Amino acid sequence: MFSADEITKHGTPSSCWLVINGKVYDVTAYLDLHPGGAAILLKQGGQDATFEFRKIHSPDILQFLPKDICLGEVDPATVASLPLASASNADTNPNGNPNSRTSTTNAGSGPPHISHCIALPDFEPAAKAVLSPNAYSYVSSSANSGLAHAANLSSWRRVSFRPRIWPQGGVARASARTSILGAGAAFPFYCSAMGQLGRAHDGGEVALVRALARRGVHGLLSTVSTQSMEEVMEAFEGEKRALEGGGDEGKGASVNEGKPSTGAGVAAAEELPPAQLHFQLYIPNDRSVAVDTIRRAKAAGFRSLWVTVDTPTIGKRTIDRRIQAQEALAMGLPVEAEKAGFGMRSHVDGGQLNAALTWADLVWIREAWGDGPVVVKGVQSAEDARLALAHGCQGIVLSNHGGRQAHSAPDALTTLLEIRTYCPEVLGRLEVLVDGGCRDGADVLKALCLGATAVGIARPFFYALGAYGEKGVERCCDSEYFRFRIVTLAFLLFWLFMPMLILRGIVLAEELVLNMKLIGMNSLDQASPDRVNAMRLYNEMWRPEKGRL
Ligand code: HEM
Ligand SMILES: Cc1cc2nc3c(=O)[nH]c(=O)nc-3n(C[C@H](O)[C@H](O)[C@H](O)COP(=O)(O)O)c2cc1C
Repeated sequence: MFSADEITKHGTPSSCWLVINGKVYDVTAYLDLHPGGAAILLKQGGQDATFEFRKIHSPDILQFLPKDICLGEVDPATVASLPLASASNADTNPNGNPNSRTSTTNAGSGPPHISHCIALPDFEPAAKAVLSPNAYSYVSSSANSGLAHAANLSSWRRVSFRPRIWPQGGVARASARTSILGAGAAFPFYCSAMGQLGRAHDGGEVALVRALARRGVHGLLSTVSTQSMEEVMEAFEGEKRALEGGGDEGKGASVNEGKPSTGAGVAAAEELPPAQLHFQLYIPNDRSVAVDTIRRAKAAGFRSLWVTVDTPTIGKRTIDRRIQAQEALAMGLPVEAEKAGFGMRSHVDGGQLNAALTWADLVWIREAWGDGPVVVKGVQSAEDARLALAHGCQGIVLSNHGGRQAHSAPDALTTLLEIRTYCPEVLGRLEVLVDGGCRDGADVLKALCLGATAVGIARPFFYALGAYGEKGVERCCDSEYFRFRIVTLAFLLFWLFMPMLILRGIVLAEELVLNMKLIGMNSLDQASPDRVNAMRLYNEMWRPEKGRL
């Protein structure tokens, strides 16, 4: 056992101890390995770092520390005198408003009023106003000079629609209902995996999934979440039960665009499918750790397992390294600042990311998961799409990890075109999800027309959560979904006779349904390649016959 007096003596690069959850860790040897940089650990040296740690990591991450660095426990008799590393000296926003995003009208230092967010890109400046530079850099950064992220953003602009008029059945009513990996889905978009949501908002992943449940939007939970998968799933299921009127009415009666719902708990006649959560897996070196994680995810009730394959190691996150170096310099640590330039090698050294995987590993991964869909996330070529099919996957995600991994990686739409051209059989037999740079519900339609099942969106949800908490996430998705499920019967009948209004909303859902109508579609079954002109992307697509040029 260690007294507080003893612990406070160890706050320097030559001896750095941290207290996390009542245990004392000697992280001196880990300083150079810590992917978040040495400076952030040194800032908490000799203190209780639990509060800051929880904003960024789940306790699961401690298993990647070398075994001998846990020294023992803090002496409970002295724990009260241990300095608490507070948000004011770590992952903190410069306004002294540490990741506190509950206020929507924070004059001067907060985000603009939520009503300013009309489109997804509006959430980024709102979040920038409240997130710490570290947290903002974590979410906004991409690999190297940012080419892959820029290509993602621009790819959607290079496909245009070919609208048709007066379709059979008209467009007074349009449904965006679909299915994702065998589960019904109210919309063909989902919130993609992001680690460390505790850096966006105190409520972390729990806050995100509650809002997704209320909006009927599927979500993908990251392995490197700040809260445990069980805790997140419990909150998600609890929210769904409340929506159905069976449980805690309080949450179900939350605010929708500033208007309280009736919270009456009456099920709709034509129920939209409830949201589902899927689990994203990074595979560590130790297979038993991976199998344990997979089994936990299965037992917790995640709908499918998505194995991320584009991350054998971490890409070069230039801006993050710059910030870590600045942070170390500001603390008078020039040696640590220089080391920050080398990036996050401990992911591999620490065994958190397995760089030795091959397609053969899918066998034990699928066995550990048992029944249910297995998806490979990060496919970037037609050849690998074909291999995923041959290895028994149920789905693939065409993704370059939001441009955060390989420099100049292909955008998902171009990979989709490659698959359409060189292995079209994949499209009928695998679910093809795409992500990267999609910032408009209308763009979701383009991917569907080209054969995708659904589109993943990541950064805007982090920004929305960061700036406005759950309300921001709801607004990102927004639709009348929530109201549609729990209104009173009389109110419901009113809506049924006003079908044009059923999917009125603000951001993704509105943009999607509105544009379905504008291009002459009343159901997603009508999404087909002749609805879009993708020639600009086709012209630049890789072709094997020209590959030697
Ligand atoms: C001592 C136990 C710790 C371990 C084993 C650990 C491990 C890691 C790992 C593996 C990562 C890579 C990203 C991820 O997988 O989530 C990471 C990133 C990071 N960690 Fe820690 N960490 C520890 C303590 C802390 C503490 C106390 C803080 C500060 C409060 C912190 C702040 C960060 C930050 C800011 C990042 C950068 C994330 C990024 O930009 O991607 N860590 N850490
Ligand atoms: C902050 C952040 C964290 C991410 N964390 C993960 C992760 O833990 N696992 C994963 O498979 N992908 C992760 N991704 C990648 C996203 O799931 C997704 O592929 C990509 O970001 C989509 O592009 P977009 O952000 O432009 O919408 C992350 C992306 C961001 C921006």
